[in-house]
Amino acid sequence: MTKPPAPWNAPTATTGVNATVRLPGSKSMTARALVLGAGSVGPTTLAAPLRARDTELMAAGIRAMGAAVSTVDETHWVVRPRPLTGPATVDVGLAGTVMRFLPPLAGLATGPVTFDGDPRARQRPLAPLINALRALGCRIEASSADGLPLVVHGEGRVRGGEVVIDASLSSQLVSGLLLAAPDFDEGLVLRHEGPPVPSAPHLRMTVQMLRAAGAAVDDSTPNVWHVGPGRLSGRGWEIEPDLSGAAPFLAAALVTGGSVTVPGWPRSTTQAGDRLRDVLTRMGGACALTAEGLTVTGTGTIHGVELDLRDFGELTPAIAALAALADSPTQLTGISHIRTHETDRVAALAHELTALGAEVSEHSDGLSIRPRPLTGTAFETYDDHRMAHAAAIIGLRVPGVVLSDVSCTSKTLPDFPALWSRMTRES
Ligand SMILES: O=C(O)C1=C[C@@H](OP(=O)(O)O)[C@@H](O)[C@H](O)C1
Ligand SMILES: C=C(OP(=O)(O)O)C(=O)O
Repeated sequence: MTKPPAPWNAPTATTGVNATVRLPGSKSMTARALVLGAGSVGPTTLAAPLRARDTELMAAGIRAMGAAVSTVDETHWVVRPRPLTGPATVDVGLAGTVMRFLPPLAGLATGPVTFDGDPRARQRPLAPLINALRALGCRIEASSADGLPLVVHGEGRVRGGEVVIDASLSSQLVSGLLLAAPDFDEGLVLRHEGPPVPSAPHLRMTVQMLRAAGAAVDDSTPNVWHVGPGRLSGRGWEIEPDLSGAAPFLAAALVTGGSVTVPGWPRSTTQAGDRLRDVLTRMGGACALTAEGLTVTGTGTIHGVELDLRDFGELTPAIAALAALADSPTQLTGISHIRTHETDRVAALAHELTALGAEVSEHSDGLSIRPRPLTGTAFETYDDHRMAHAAAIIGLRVPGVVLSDVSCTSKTLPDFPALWSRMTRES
């Protein structure tokens, strides 16, 4: 599904925003709950799931392989597992979660399952996962580049056992294998060898949700995950609000010297977005976690920071946008892997922030951002929801920021433009 581009004039805030923004469920938790549900005995329910392009594609993918997934009720999805079968076709769109979490599940199906997605999805790393699945006993036909499109010829079972992977380009390569591993005959001993695996909180989420569904997981040795074979049980999941999706809204409090509350912010979570509390405090905001949720209050003055973002790379575009509006320079490191996200985010941010007037140096694994007076101009969003968020953040203070396309935000938030405009109008 390719939508025509929807250019969008980012609204400017004339006063401090003062808003409560209720966000839908976590993309990462919704994706995992769907995949675990398809591999469990008995039904699984998801309360307050995320209904957005990535999670709709995940639901459609496991449905195509035979599971019954009801998404009719917005607030309550139900997965009823059935034997997984091909032939089936899965559209991964541009979702890293779908392209890395479903091929291992397809290995357990009987029959061929074909995977393909948006043009950019064909460029996102998949070879380490394909090679690991082959070593574990799956037959996979892939294009010469060992990425999408590919066909997994499932034989109803996967031997499993020990395998080594280089997951330095994406934690999802590990998560995908772990989520299907309880159904492998011998379970899985997965060892990472290579530069550090990014996104540690996402791996903790995978392990925590697997255990909650009944899996025996040992992650006590760094870079080694052991999943015992055994049946998982369907269960109810309360999906937390998407804390990474909260980034642009909370950033708005800092940019405008206002106050934004996100209700339902969990006291304890594995979501990477929880790191926002520390980051936004260091950048000049005040964060209060109360029974009402998380409230971030800004003064309108933003401070530059030095941050290693390896564990929470998906927050980079919002943080870089704030950095361009700060009163001192920022150094962001640890993010070479985000060059393989929806777009090369390091290059894209360097290009777009420079076009607005910031002084930006691009490094292999990060960005140096020296704030300068900015002037509104066209902002390319590169089909990347979080690039669109970055543009919207800057547009609050800089008139004339025009996004090339805002429809890409539907990847993780169906009505971003409406929520954003309402936030600026509420003030
Ligand atoms: O497992 C997940 O749900 C995710 C893991 C991370 O991927 P990478 O490790 O590829 O950055 C993150 O950036 C992505 O948005 C979601
Ligand atoms: C990197 C991201 O997504 P994906 O799950 O497609 O990797 C993201 O949402 O920032």
